[in-house]
Amino acid sequence: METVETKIENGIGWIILNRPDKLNAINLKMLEELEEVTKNFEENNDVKIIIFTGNGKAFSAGADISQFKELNSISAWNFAKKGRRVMDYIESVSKPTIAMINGYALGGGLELALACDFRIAAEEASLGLPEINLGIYPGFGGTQRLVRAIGKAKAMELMMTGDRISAKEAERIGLVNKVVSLSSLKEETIKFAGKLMEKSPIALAILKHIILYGNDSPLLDGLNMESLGWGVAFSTEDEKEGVSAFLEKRKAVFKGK
Ligand SMILES: CCCCC/C=C/C(=O)SCCNC(=O)CCNC(=O)[C@H](O)C(C)(C)COP(=O)(O)OP(=O)(O)OC[C@H]1O[C@@H](n2cnc3c(N)ncnc32)[C@H](O)[C@@H]1OP(=O)(O)O
Repeated sequence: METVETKIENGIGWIILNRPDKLNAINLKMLEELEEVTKNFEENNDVKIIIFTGNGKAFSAGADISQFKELNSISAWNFAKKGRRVMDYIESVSKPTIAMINGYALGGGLELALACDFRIAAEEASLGLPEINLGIYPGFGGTQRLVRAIGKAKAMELMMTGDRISAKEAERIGLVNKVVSLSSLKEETIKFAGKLMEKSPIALAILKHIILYGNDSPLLDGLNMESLGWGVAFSTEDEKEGVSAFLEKRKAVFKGK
């Protein structure tokens, strides 16, 4: 891989954006590699949780602006469609995903974080969607995901002013789940991942699907998906283990079966 680093440690699949000299700006190559490594991790049974982060002082400062020079309407449209497809795929991965935001999360970088299930940020991080300052606007799904994440008023403010906000402000408006010091960011993110790892991966996958797709469906469809998925959970060994463990007053050990 040219633009991302990966490693698997204790059930965590790490995807580390690796263009630190360009603040991990996302070029076409990085988009392709992100898709490939995420697919590999989704299919790898040793990976229970996927964490995205960046090398150096940024999570990612956004799409690579230097590539914009060559774009016309059609190639820009194709670039946006490709980026959107990758972000949609990352959002739909059946395993929990966390964006560990170690610094700047701007433009397409914040859009990548928005495609993850959880966002944990360092106090020093700075977040925003400054595309409007370039005469464009978010194109990796941010116009839709930000509104759903924090509501229309704040989302419009962030996208239409291009202002950057601190991690604390991002936590206040519900854009990030947790803010910690940079020195404890990795430890705290691993601790959070550990909580998820104790749960049934099948129940988490069904639940994630229902939350994501139910949320964008009419209420009745979402409620139907919930009941159907609830029934499916009862076909798993994990459900038997969870209920038995409670009744036997012990901690459940889920096997993902
Ligand atoms: C077609 C699909 C589009 C999808 C939709 C997404 C669009 C976008 O994401 S547009 C990009 C949005 N992001 C930005 O506008 C942020 C741009 N960067 C900055 O404003 C600053 O770099 C900074 C405030 C984040 C940090 O400033 P500073 O600490 O002074 O660092 P430098 O500016 O010197 O940056 C170091 C190095 O990195 C290069 N770089 C930074 N961001 C990008 C980027 N988004 N694309 C390409 N390159 C970037 C910067 O040019 C420097 O490189 P060198 O000059 O070669 O050292």
